[in-house]
Amino acid sequence: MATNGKAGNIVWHKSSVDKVHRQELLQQKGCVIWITGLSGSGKSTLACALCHALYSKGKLTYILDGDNVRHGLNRDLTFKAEDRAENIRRIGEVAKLFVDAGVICIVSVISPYRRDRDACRALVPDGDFIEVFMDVPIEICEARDPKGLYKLARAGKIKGFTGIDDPYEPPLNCELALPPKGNSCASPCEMAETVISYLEEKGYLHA
Ligand SMILES: Nc1ncnc2c1ncn2[C@@H]1O[C@H](COP(=O)(O)OS(=O)(=O)O)[C@@H](OP(=O)(O)O)[C@H]1O
Ligand SMILES: Nc1ncnc2c1ncn2[C@@H]1O[C@H](COP(=O)(O)OP(=O)(O)O)[C@@H](O)[C@H]1O
Repeated sequence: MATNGKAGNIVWHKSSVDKVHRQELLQQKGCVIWITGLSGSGKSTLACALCHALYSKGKLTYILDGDNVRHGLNRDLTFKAEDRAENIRRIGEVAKLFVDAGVICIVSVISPYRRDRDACRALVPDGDFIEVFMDVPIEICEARDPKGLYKLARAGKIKGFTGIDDPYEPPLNCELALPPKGNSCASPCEMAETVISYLEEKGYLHA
């Protein structure tokens, strides 16, 4: 009898319809596109552009966006380090379920700690975790400041804001990094196409 986590006497229940069948049905392979970067780096924008471009190609995606997941599943979590870690752990586990469902799961979360991202990578089969780094300098993110949060953080009205008084650890070995060219970034559509080319090359857009 297997045990798991804190509960004992837990046995995995298999279904006759499995991931291979679902992927065949969807004509794609399940994977996680994990978009990490500072607030304002363009994570959500890329997630939406990618979702739209893949939808146009008949591919099923689902976005797990940090802001949105914090409205529900993770509404009990703050931005202190252990809560950010728990936020990422739960999102990683949900993403794992989407991969098993055969869905292309697009995650757009700051996920500032390397260890937490690597733990999510380890949850899914090799190759299925595609880490995309929005390599945008804080100066650009701060100049954008669409929600006015950098301004509040600089004024000391938000404590522990990523990049200001809380750390961001950039990836060391990500699958894709998207830095700006000079002073401007590629358009969201161009970035989405870069990710889609990667998916094509690795065979994720076919069963
Ligand atoms: N202290 C602090 N630090 C960073 N971000 C903050 C903070 N407080 C609120 N916000 C807003 O929350 C959004 C980030 O949520 P995430 O779940 O992606 O963050 S984390 O991965 O748990 O670090 C983030 O959204 P994005 O701007 O889309 O990244 C912010 O709008
Ligand atoms: N490729 C891009 N080029 C220029 N501006 C962008 C780009 N991507 C996003 N933006 C703008 O930057 C701001 C932050 O984008 P957003 O996707 O909300 O970032 P994040 O989810 O990382 O906080 C928004 O005002 C958005 O319109």
